[in-house]
Order: sequence, then C-alpha cells, then structure tokens
Amino acid sequence: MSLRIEGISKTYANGVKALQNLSLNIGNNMFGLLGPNGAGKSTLMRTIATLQEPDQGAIWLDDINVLQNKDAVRRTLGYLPQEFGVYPKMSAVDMLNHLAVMKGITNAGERKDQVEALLRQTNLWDVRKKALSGYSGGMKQRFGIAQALLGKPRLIIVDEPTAGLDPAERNRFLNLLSSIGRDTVVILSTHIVGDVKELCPRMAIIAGGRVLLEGAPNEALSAIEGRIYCKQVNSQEEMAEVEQNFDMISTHMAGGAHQVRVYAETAPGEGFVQEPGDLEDVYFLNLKRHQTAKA
Ligand SMILES: Nc1ncnc2c1ncn2[C@@H]1O[C@H](COP(=O)(O)OP(=O)(O)OP(=O)(O)O)[C@@H](O)[C@H]1O
Repeated sequence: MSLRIEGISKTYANGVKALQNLSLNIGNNMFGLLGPNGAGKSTLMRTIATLQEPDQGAIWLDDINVLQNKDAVRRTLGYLPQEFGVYPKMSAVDMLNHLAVMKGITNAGERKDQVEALLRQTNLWDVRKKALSGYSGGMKQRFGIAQALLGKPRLIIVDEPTAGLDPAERNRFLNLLSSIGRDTVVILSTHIVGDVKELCPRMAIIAGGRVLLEGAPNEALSAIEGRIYCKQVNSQEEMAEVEQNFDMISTHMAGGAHQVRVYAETAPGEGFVQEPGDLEDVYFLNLKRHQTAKA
C-alpha cells in the first residue's frame, strides 16, 4: 500500500499558510513526520484522514483518490488524533464495542474477537471494565491505538501520541506501534526526534508547511557523518563567539556545563571534539537552515 501526497496547500481564514505545496511519498511501514509546533503536521494529518479539505493538491491511497472518495478511505483508516476528546465514564470494553459497531463490524462474534485481541495487544485487558475517564495518560493513548486498529485498517495515522507520556509509558506505546503489521501504512506525526529514531525506516521533516527533508534516517545521518563537533563553553561571551563564527546546531547542559554542537566541513579548531552525528543534529540543522532562508 502507498500514500502519495501531491502539492497540498492550505491557508486558514486568518491567513496562516499551514501547508504550502507539500508533496510526500509514503510506503508501507512506519513513516515519521517530524516538525516543530505549528509546522502543519496536524493540518496534514486531518487532511489525509478526510476531516478537512485542502485548497489545492491531491492525495492517492494506491488508486483511491482520497479527497474524492472519502468513504472508501474511512473504511480502511485508523486515526488517533492529537486531541482524542472527552473520555466517558464508559469502560474500555464497552466503548470499543460501540466504536466497532460504528466502524461497521456488525458480526457479534467477529466484534468480540477483535475487541478482545486489541485489549490484549494494548495491555488493557486487566483494566477493560474500568471507566475510561479514570485511565492514566498512557492508558488513554493505548486505548486510542486500540480504537484506531479496529476494523484492521491499512492506513493508520497517529498524531503526536507520546507527548506527555512518562518514559516507561512512552516505551510501552512505541513498542505497541512497532507491533503493527508491516503491510500497513503508519504515519507517526511527532515533534519528538527519539520517536522517529527508534521506529521509523523513513521520515520527513516539515516546517512552515513545507518538506525540508525526506528519506531514511540512516541516509540523513550519513550526510552529516564526521561533521559534528562539540565543545564545552564556560561563559556567555564564549557561547556568542561560537554562535558567530560557526554553524551552531544546539546547546546542551552536561554535568552543569554548557556544551555546544556545531556543524563543520573541516575541524573547527581548539577545544572542539568530533562526535557521532545524531538525528537531533539533522533535525536542528534543517530547522536552522529553514529559519535562515526565511530571514
Ligand atoms: N483552524 C485553524 N485556524 C487558523 N489557524 C490554524 C488552524 N489550525 C491550525 N492553524 C495554524 O496553522 C499552523 C499549522 O498548525 P498545525 O496544528 O497543523 O501544526 P502542527 O505541526 O500540528 O503543530 P502543533 O504541534 O502545535 O499541533 C499553525 O500556525 C496554527 O496556528
């Protein structure tokens, strides 16, 4: 299965250009859509999920014209939106049953089997009779995935699912996502680089409604290999000097001291130590280039 996004643009009534002629090719397996707040991720996710119209462009799911055959897409879509809405006093098992009927799983036996399998897969079996309103953040997100997987969708969209989860729950959630079949298109929208690093064989970085980079994380890392340098700086003046003279990517605190990371084609000089590149470097570098180009 493949999803082709061709030249999608969206300008909101207030003039914000959320998507600007954006094109992407997304195949089976997990695709990471990485971008800062306001990049246009949710707008794109809602558009693919047929909940919102773009001003221009086309989307194809294999040979289905998504914008013109919304019902066909909805039948094969699983969607976990950024805001999943109010969690009712209903139990997980009752709510899943209800949603399964809404999704057209009318055969009672099949529905029971699917609901049970999903509750087990998302590790919610033991709490299936508890009211959803009493679930923790991580449990709610796992329930969100369970409902998205109802009806065995071939296109799954999850919008910023790990924001606000503690490390153990985030881990559990990412493991769950990685267990989704490889013959499914899964789009994971996130501003957390680690989510993409851990799960996605392909990714895109978007900002300002445009694609800044598309490809495999490994290829992106190869492109910066041997060009990342780190240095400890001990004063604001030193930091300003590095910022002025080098292509600074980011600053981190390590052991109470500031470490700066820079991108350099050749060794930048005294005090700098070469470091292996990280996907965060790729991300920050692309965002920086985007900001500079805009200025
Ligand atoms: N309904 C709307 N009306 C007007 N502007 C909007 C609307 N929805 C989103 N925007 C604006 O469009 C831009 C893209 O927003 P979007 O929510 O798609 O980005 P995002 O990458 O998902 O960001 P976030 O992580 O903050 O949700 C932002 O500037 C946002 O303020």
